[in-house]
Amino acid sequence: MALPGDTKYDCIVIGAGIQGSFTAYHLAKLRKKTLLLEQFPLPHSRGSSHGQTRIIRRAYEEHFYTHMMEECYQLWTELEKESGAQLFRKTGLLVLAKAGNEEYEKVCKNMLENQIPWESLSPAEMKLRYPGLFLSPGEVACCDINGGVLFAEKALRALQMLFKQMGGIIRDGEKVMHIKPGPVVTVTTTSSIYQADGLVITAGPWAQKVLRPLGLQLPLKTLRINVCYWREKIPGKSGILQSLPCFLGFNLNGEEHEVYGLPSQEYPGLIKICFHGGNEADPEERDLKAQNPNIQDIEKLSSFISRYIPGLHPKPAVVEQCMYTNTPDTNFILDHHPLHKNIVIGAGFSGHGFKLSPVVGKILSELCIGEKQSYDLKPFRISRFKTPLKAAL
Ligand SMILES: Cc1cc2nc3c(=O)[nH]c(=O)nc-3n(C[C@H](O)[C@H](O)[C@H](O)COP(=O)(O)OP(=O)(O)OC[C@H]3O[C@@H](n4cnc5c(N)ncnc54)[C@H](O)[C@@H]3O)c2cc1C
Ligand SMILES: O=C(O)[C@@H]1CCCC=N1
Repeated sequence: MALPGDTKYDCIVIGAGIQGSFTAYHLAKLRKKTLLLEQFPLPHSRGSSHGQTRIIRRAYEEHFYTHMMEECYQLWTELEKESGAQLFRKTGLLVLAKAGNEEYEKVCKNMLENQIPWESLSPAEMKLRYPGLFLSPGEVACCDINGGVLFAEKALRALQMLFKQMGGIIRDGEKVMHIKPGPVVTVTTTSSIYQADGLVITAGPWAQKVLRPLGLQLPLKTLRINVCYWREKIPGKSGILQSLPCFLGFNLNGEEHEVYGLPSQEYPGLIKICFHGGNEADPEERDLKAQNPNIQDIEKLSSFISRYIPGLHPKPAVVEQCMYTNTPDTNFILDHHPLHKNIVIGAGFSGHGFKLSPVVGKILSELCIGEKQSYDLKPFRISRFKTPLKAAL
């Protein structure tokens, strides 16, 4: 095992998911000597950033996310140029809801106020554009015109490649076992010891496990998400495979949780439609069957599909797993450790962090090197929770 002091970095980032990889990329751009540590050999599918696709949209209830998305779109385009890879496909993002739904109204108001290109769609327009998708009377639809799909796996690969090209070091298959805070932080992994002036922790669903020994107990819940792919009953018949863009459904079919979908990409002939929620699970035990699950997500999805997209077979053809790490208000945590200012935390991305990762990485890199913040971080501070510090401290 290497001894402390063998290699000293400006910054160490723990976790090579999309948030850690974007943070490391920004730090390397700022010419900081940066080490990115990952517990699994890369690429892996045990966290939250794997898979081919994610939704990108400006259609948010909160102004601050819509505002952050302006720079995110620019940075995604920059990453496409630097890597030479196509990372975005514009499909539009349909938002579907019961008329009068509060979230839907807020999303429309936000897009209107921020001059986001969007349109409200009448039942007749919906029928014409999206045959195979059946809304009921009293249900409404609008479209965030520049919404679409991000190619997630390709984005991760591009970032990590560019990070290395800029002199960044990635050590994968090395789990962080211990962090010793101080003016210089010492990080011990399963095979080495490293030191740095600043540390960023972006450990996804493992955040609690990494932060607890540092005396920090954040109100995070880790959820197992079933990622479901659906086949047409009669191939080519419904037209849904050719026409359906990304969509987000609020409060449809009597559901409090959202249902969302993306066009066919991962598996030819299959469409990804998922429930924006899941049952609590430890990331280490994700593959065990949930005991007494609270949410019957797949049954709810089957019922949604039978009612709204009846051209699809109501049983999923493929089911995969992914993890959400939710905060109580579903806003992210982007902050310093309350006691150790050179330790920075990015956590609680609550199932909607991928599209925002270019700006999240920028914010975390600024926090790590003590640069002036580009964004108001009030919605993301740890102090919004009541008891973040363990009594032991
Ligand atoms: C099914 C699903 C659909 C989603 N859809 C969307 C969407 O459409 N649009 C959108 O914007 N967002 C979406 N999201 C959310 C988005 O994917 C996540 O917010 C994002 O991937 C979180 O990234 P992360 O880097 O925080 O976590 P992760 O990707 O989990 O990365 C954390 C990394 O830290 C590593 N790590 C943990 N502990 C240690 C340790 N001790 N030592 C070393 N390494 C460690 C882990 O192995 C992991 O690689 C979705 C998420 C899921 C699960
Ligand atoms: O973040 C997003 O856009 C998506 C849609 C809703 C569920 C999860 N992520």
